[in-house]
Amino acid sequence: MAHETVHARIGLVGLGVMGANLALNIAENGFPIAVYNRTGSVTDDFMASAGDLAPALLPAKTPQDLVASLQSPRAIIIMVQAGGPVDAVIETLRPHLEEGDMIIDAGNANFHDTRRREAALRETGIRFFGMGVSGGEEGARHGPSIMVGGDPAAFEAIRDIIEAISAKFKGTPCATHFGPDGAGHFVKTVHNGIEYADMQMIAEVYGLLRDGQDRDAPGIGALFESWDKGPLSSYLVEITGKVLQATDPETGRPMVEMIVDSAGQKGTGRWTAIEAITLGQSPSTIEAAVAARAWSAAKPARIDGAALFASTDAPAFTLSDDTLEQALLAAKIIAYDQGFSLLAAASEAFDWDMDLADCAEVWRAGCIIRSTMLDEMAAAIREGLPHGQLIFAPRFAARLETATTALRRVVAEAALTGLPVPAFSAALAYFDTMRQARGTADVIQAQRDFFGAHGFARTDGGVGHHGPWGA
Ligand SMILES: NC(=O)C1=CN([C@@H]2O[C@H](COP(=O)(O)OP(=O)(O)OC[C@H]3O[C@@H](n4cnc5c(N)ncnc54)[C@H](OP(=O)(O)O)[C@@H]3O)[C@@H](O)[C@H]2O)C=CC1
Ligand SMILES: O=C(CO)[C@H](O)[C@H](O)COP(=O)(O)O
Repeated sequence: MAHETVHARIGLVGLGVMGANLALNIAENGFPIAVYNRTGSVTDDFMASAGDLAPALLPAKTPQDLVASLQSPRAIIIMVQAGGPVDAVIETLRPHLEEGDMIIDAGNANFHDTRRREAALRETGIRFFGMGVSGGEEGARHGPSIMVGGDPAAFEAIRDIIEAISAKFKGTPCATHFGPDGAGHFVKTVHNGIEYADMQMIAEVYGLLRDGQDRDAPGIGALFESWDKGPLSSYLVEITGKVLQATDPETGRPMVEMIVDSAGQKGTGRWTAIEAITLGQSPSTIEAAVAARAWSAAKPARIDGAALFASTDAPAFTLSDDTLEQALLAAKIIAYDQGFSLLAAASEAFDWDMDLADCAEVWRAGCIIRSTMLDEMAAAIREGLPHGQLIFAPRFAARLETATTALRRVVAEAALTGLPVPAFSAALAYFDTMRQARGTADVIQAQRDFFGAHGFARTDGGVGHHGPWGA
């Protein structure tokens, strides 16, 4: 049934996992919301399960009905898969919208698409927002972290809704406007890149304990549970504790042992790495995590490799749990350092004038990478980062001095044991590079000049010099 006479404050298209929960969150916060889903039966099922919130939800049968249900200026959230589906939904809505109306893409879009859509819709007078939402199903329902990009003045029209539905950190909404066009989606993309790195590092600890010390999943899970009470306290450490202690109801074995070890990826980690390289950055921990997911997919090759290159004399992994905890702490700080550096580079390249402390703060609650460390990271950024890098911030540099000793021991022993730790190794290599006043790029410059006459700067002054290679 259409709702031409009832006007909802906001609309939402896409009642999948995230959209359905976001709609319920919006309704629960007192904002009547019109909802539409391409497959009508999904809307019917959604309404049937909405319970007490049903009166605040206006189901629409068509995009036109949805638009007609909204008060003006209209604001419509799109929560569908990234890419073509977003463009398809925009096309179904556009003919029914007027100048001043707003479309808010709340999915995980590539920020280049967001910039393109924002520019195209601006021509028609429609304000387009790219809004990153993090927190999974639970977050969408009860308070996600929200990263917004788009026209700041237009954002004021929906700010009350966005802040109301967001997670709160000590009463402060985890919902921030980061800049125009793709800024919000870029912050969400880097959030996911850090998420990839953090997940990979946690998985590496699991692998060292499982394969290097023959420990069972529930025992490792209990260790993560205990770490969640210390400096590593974070959502990902918390859920890893739970995941590893879960039992498969069908076999009675640890659930994780019944899961094929090939990781999926929808693109945000890869986008982070690609964009970083384009911007002259290299967040090696994130790159390593993306690579590790890709390698994990090569299951048949790994099975053959295990037989072909079987270790016969690999020593055991002997390091203590405390050493591993410190190593994870060090690697995690380094991953954030790389993420923040990337955000700073993008902000400069795209004129977003982004406040990095705002990024740390918006991630303090609701999102997948929330952790107790983020509040301190925000404080460190506000104090000013030497060279723009978190690892040089006094409160983190002191911690890294001891924690990287543990990281070094873990990487070294993992290598001798033959156990892969790509993200840990990447973190350590980056750290060691950043504490080397004289690096080895002098020889690279010499090689470039030798084969391509590219020139080099001399240590005693001047640029554009050439070496005596032909002599
Ligand atoms: N799941 C998560 O933890 C998180 C997901 N995200 C992002 O949120 C977005 C939605 O994810 P999620 O809710 O998990 O996805 P789901 O697969 O649960 O739902 C997808 C929704 O998109 C709709 N849809 C797909 N293609 C089209 C199309 N061409 N035209 C119209 N509607 C379409 C589907 O409609 P239909 O029922 O008709 O198929 C459905 O409502 C994605 O961008 C995702 O990356 C962001 C944060 C966390
Ligand atoms: O955005 C998210 C969490 O923040 C989504 O869960 C996303 O799907 C995670 O990425 P991937 O599917 O590539 O692991």
